[in-house]
Amino acid sequence: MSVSYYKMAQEHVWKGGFYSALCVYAFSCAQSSGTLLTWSAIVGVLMAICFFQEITLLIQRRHLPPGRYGLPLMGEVPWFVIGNKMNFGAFTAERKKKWGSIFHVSIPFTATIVSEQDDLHWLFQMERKGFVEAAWPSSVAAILGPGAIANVFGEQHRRIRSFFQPWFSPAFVENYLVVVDVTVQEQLNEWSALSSSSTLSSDVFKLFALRLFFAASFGKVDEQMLITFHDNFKTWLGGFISLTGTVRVPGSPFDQAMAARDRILTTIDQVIDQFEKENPEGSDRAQNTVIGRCVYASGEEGLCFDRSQLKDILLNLIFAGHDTTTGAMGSVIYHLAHHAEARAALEEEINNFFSKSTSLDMEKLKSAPILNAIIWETLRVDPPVLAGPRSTRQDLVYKNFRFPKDSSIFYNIYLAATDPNEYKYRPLEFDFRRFLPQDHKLYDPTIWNHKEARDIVDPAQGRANYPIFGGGSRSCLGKHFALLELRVFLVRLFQNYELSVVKETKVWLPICTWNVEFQLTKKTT
Ligand code: HEM
Repeated sequence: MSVSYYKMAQEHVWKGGFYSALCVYAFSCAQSSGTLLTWSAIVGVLMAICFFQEITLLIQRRHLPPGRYGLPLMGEVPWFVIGNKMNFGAFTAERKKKWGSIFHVSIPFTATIVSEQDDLHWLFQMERKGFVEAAWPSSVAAILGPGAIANVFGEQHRRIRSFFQPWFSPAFVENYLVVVDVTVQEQLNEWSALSSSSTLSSDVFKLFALRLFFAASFGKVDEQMLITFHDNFKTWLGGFISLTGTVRVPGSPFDQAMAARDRILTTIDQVIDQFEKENPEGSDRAQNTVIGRCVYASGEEGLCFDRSQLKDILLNLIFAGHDTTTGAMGSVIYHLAHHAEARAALEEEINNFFSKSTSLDMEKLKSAPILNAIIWETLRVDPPVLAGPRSTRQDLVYKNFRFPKDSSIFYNIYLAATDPNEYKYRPLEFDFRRFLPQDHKLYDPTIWNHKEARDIVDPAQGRANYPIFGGGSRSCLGKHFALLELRVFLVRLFQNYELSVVKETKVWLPICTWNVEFQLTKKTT
């Protein structure tokens, strides 16, 4: 019997004992008072049922992952919302400490969390073999839509991925460098002008990330359309946390998200119509942009998107392509505002590596050690996506736990990326030096030369000990594009501007980030 199973049994026995005590009390009341007899008998019967259910649950749960079910209907929501203030990291870390690396949570749907490198590795392997599949909670699946990449499976999913892969491959992403650089420089200039009269909030990153995504993958940016997307995607994202499931209670976040989805699809429809009108098949933008490739996909790779699937795919791409990078920008700004030594080292490296007046070099961006270590470390301590959802397609057994068919499993990115077995030195703290090359002058072998702590973890490999961009057959399509955006953003920001952060708030869900209020001032030299 594993220790965690023993703890789970203890909980049931404790609860059973509590119910029994209430039963005894109810029956003693019944004996001593004639008027209370009926009520006491009812309470006694109810307690007996609870006790029986608890014992049945205990028997049924033999070999299932441990954890608590919490209250009827609400599960552990009160603990999560009130006790942990929606802090997903602390909530799951507490449970991991109690139950071990595999445990279930009920917030309010019940899912098993797997949280260590070998668990994630196992899950990704099972996915490759087709034994588990992606499965978002039904409310998220509904707002994404049936045609979204996240909601298609098997052969169709594989085809869609290989259709898009070339446009986001490391080699191809280099083609986006110039447009990203120009967009970043214009944006920073605009922000610094606005900053002279008021502070800016993280909200500006959302519009910025949308602009970057459209400039690179659609080849054109329509400002009015961007604002429409910005406003509607904000409401849409609110539907990720739905306490009413897929029930459209008027005014609930899910109801509002579904309404925002309709508006987003209408705008996407207009974007497609406009694109087709301006760019006939065979034209330059039809052949050389992501949208062109989607619109004229017919027949390629056995794919032929009808309009409704095309809209769901574009909605999925626009969401994935901007909300995560929005989160990463807020977090990196926060960490650099709070770690003066990291910021000074970054500024020095930028001055030595990159010229203000010439265009940026992709190889230098990829190899600048401090720049990259800061990005990797920000994403490690504040992973924008906290967990990835899966469901078993057949009964599975792992580490002596049973996962019946259709079990919901979430791989916990945050716990895996802060696991003290992998990151021995201050795993919860931001310290970019852990990802520096060993011959770097800021690399201190007396701290970082734990074999386990550094030699094994190479963020660029994207293994299960650094699952920030997911893993298995659903690993992030836009990873290299996202890294490009963050690298250019930081270089141009610290080359030309002074940054001051005046306020910050941590946000855990649906995207993990720091909401910051900040000011930018143009450097004089
Ligand atoms: C810092 C930025 C980003 C982070 C941390 C991130 C993270 C992730 C993660 C963890 C997954 C896996 C989800 C799962 O296991 O189900 C994922 C999938 C995905 N990402 Fe990203 N992402 C980022 C940026 C982007 C960008 C910029 C794009 C598009 C241009 C993008 C497109 C996608 C797509 C399409 C998928 C779904 C793949 C599939 O279902 O097959 N991501 N991302």
